[in-house]
Amino acid sequence: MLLDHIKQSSDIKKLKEDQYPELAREIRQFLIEKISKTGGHLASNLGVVELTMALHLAFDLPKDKIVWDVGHQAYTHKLLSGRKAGFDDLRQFGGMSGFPKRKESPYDAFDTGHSSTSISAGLGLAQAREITEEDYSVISVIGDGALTGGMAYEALNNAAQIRKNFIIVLNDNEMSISRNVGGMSKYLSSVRTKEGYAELKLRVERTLSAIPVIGRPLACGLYQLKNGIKQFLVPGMLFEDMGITYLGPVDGHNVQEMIRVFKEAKRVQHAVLVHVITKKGKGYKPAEENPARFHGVEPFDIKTGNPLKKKEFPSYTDVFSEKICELAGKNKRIVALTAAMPDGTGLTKFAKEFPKRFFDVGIAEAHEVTSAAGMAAAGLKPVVAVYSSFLQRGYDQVLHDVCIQDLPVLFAIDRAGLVGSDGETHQGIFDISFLSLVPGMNIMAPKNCWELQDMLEFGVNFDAPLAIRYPRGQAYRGLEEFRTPVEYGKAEMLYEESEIALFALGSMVSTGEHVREKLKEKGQPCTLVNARFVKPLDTDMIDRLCMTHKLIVTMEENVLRGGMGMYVTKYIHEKYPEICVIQIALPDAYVEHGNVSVLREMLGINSDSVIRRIETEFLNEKR
Ligand SMILES: Cc1ncc(C[n+]2csc(CCOP(=O)(O)OP(=O)(O)O)c2C)c(N)n1
Ligand SMILES: CC(=O)[C@@H](O)[C@H](O)COP(=O)(O)O
Ligand SMILES: [Mg+2]
Repeated sequence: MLLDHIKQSSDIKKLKEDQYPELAREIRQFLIEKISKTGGHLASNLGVVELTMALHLAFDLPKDKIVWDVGHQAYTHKLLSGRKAGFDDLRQFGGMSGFPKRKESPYDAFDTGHSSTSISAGLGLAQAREITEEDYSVISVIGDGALTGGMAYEALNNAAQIRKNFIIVLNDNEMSISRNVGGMSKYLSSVRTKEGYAELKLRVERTLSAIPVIGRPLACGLYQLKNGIKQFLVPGMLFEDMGITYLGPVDGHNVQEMIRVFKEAKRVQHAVLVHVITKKGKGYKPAEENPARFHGVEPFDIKTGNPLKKKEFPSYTDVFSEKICELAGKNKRIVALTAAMPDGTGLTKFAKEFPKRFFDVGIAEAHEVTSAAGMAAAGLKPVVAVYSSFLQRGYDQVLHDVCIQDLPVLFAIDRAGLVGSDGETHQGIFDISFLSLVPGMNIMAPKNCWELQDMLEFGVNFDAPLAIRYPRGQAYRGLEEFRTPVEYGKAEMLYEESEIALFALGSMVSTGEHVREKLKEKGQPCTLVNARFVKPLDTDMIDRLCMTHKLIVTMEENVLRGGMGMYVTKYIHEKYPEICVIQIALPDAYVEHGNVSVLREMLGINSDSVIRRIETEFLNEKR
């Protein structure tokens, strides 16, 4: 195996050119085998095998710095930089991350996870290089999907000013997670069909230079005339007009051709964009045929491409998907927006049933929120379906565009809580904190699948900003017998006892149920309340609990700071100083990748951890 001999980036340079196809084949086989066991981002990685090889061949890593946009496509980069063994525990707790991590390797120049940051970060590295007087190349690799994000345009605008080499590689596979959308995507497809300017220029220059005496001056003259000529010949004129040299389109599966263009790109003394065309999922038929499904996969059978585990019950996303369609069937004012995640957020069905009321805005959460605000201002009922961690991108828009105007936008916040194997960048553990301090925002979380349906029904009829947060994965199907109507600002009493009360939110209600059962087995009864609302808090319910209990335990899957527990504790401490409060929440830290149940245990929010704290901080004290 050629791959076995690659322990560091420079090792690939020892191969002969005719060995490149064999190495690419081995890498693909390796990735398919490993990801079929661990899960991970397969299709994007299969698409960039040759591109990554060409980068490692053309540049001097880790001295030169590559910034991978999103970072989900950096597996070949990890392989070529000595991290082959890490693929056995890819994205498992304590194992190798699925994204670039500076802490993991000197070959990872910048951490990513969220989209469209690579040009900004790369430009930062390039500008720092001038000040620190170092000598390295900076290469930002951005996908066509990531190029729909606002930050990328801010960075391109800024990059046009740099007077030193800065290379942007645009990896264009016509796909975001789903098919890419929007004007830039349309523009790129028109560019894709043209002959590469680099090729054309080289060919014309070579031909002219071969003519004795007049050839060279003619070639130079042509160079000076190039702007005029380019208007007709050059694809990528949009970038050229901005002041960014465009090279391409280049076949992203031809290593030698890419190396040649990268060498040319290195000579440009300002920003240069190399447009590389790749095929998402290349080399594995099921992924080529269905790149969206193989974008991020659970373990699967290599032969068929089918998942190893059958889905038993619907996820919260599925519940949202069905219910929002049912509601939209009854109310024509309901519109739905996604920032390039129709599958992930469950809006694919909505898009099919109500194509005119569905908006995929590209990877542009900030714009998603403000355009929803515009729709609300015009009398519609927009539903912004978004992952918790990606809503961080639209924070000012939530405050400035939605809440100040008190516009009735409904935020359906998926992946709220721990998400697992994507790690730090994707854990949805901050939304309660950042949303709760925005005046006018209302926040709810359902305890089970039926309550999500009821909350959505409540939400589409609610005339102010409202966020409903729910976690990744299977929707809880317990506590079916508790289905009291959703009332604004009101919690739901599930089991009423005395002394100890659990005040739990969303996913933590089922944990509370287990805590209650286990305490009961130990002879300690306890009350369980489904908080339902974080904002406004049901202070009547808290007053009621404080009358008859000595300990209130708040439970949520959000960081402690700014979370529900903090508001409840403040209320209780001011009004009932004699009542003990234990706050079960996540620490003031970033949570790494790993299986969710492992993380919950490690972070002290699973039922055993809650019981331990109740025993040590209350029951033992009492005894
Ligand atoms: C801010 C943000 N929103 C959404 C996502 C989810 N996401 C991850 S990859 C991706 C598609 C990226 O497409 P592209 O850059 O073209 O890369 P490809 O997968 O095609 O290689 C999306 C939407 C994200 N990571 N960050
Ligand atoms: C890289 C990225 O941001 C997405 O692909 C993300 O990993 C999707 O997560 P889900 O698997 O939870 O949809
Ligand atoms: Mg793409």
